[in-house]
Amino acid sequence: MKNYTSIEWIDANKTLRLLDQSVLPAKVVYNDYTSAGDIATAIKNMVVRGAPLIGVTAAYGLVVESFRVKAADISELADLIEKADVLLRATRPTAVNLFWALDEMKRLAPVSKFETQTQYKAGLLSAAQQLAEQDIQINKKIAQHAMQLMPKNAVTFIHHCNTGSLATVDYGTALGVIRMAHEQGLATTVFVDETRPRLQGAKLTSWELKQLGIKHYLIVDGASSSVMSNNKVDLCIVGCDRVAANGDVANKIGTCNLAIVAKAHKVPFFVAAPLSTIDLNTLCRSDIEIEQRDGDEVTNIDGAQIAPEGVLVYNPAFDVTPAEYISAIITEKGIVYPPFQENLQKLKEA
Ligand SMILES: CSC[C@H]1O[C@H](OP(=O)(O)O)[C@H](O)[C@@H]1O
Repeated sequence: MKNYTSIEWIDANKTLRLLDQSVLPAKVVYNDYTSAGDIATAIKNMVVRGAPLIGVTAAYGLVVESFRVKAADISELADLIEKADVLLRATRPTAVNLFWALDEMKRLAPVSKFETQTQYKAGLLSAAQQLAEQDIQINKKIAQHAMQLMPKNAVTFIHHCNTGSLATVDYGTALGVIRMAHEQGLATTVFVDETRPRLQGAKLTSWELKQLGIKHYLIVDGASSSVMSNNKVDLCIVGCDRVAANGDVANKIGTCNLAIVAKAHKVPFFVAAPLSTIDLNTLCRSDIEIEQRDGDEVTNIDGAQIAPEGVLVYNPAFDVTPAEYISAIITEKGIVYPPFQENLQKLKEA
């Protein structure tokens, strides 16, 4: 049974409680945050991670900051919130949800709507709470639409990285699809890519699936072709951090490898994507900034060095899967099939 929450607003203390994902599954630790700066550090260090979740977390970062600072008037408070906005935007470049959520906070709670600091703070809180609740409903709609893609009685997935309640406010995107298949009675099996180097699959997805009681096998990322050769895999499903206007998809490093292998084995490859992750201003893969992370993520596992001292490391945190390898993109408004350029435009305008 799922008994954890990735994010929670503690109104009594005007603090944000976050589950520390960097110590799972060994320890379940919740930390309370009182400043945008500490929340920015938590996002950058992947204490909290997952495209939709970092967006909502950043939104709450503005809220905790508004209650922390001491401003002479609403204008000074607005300036301090703007500084927090800039700080939060600088944490991670690839997931468009981070920028979308902070833009939504400006749209939903512009300082011009309020006369007093108290009203502005309440407006920011209400906006963040709205984004959080919306995220859960969006995830369930994605999963509902995905059910039409499922085989009748049993389904076997390959999944990459983590896209569950630990990557969202709750329910998950791709993992929400898997969860709903299980909840609707399909015999559900998941091959879980461990997802080097941060091991979100091994540490987080396996933990979530165990809580949900869903049968799964942990595999190394390089095993996906062997799994597809020797098992009936019905579909691959992943989340995303940014979908370009032409359907190219940025997601955790290794996703493109899986998509290419899936195509070679004629296994359908689906992307679960909230509309907030689809960015029509990003035209194609070359427009997506890929986050480069520290080499020690590759040379060390939980502090144990596994590579020679001083080895050169190339550690992009994401890759971009060209649209040609994607069977369909599942959104809360429905399933988008190729041609993605045309059909994503129609969906966003609908
Ligand atoms: C719900 S999709 C989450 C998305 O974010 C992950 O990246 P990270 O763990 O670095 O935040 C991964 O790309 C997932 O697919």
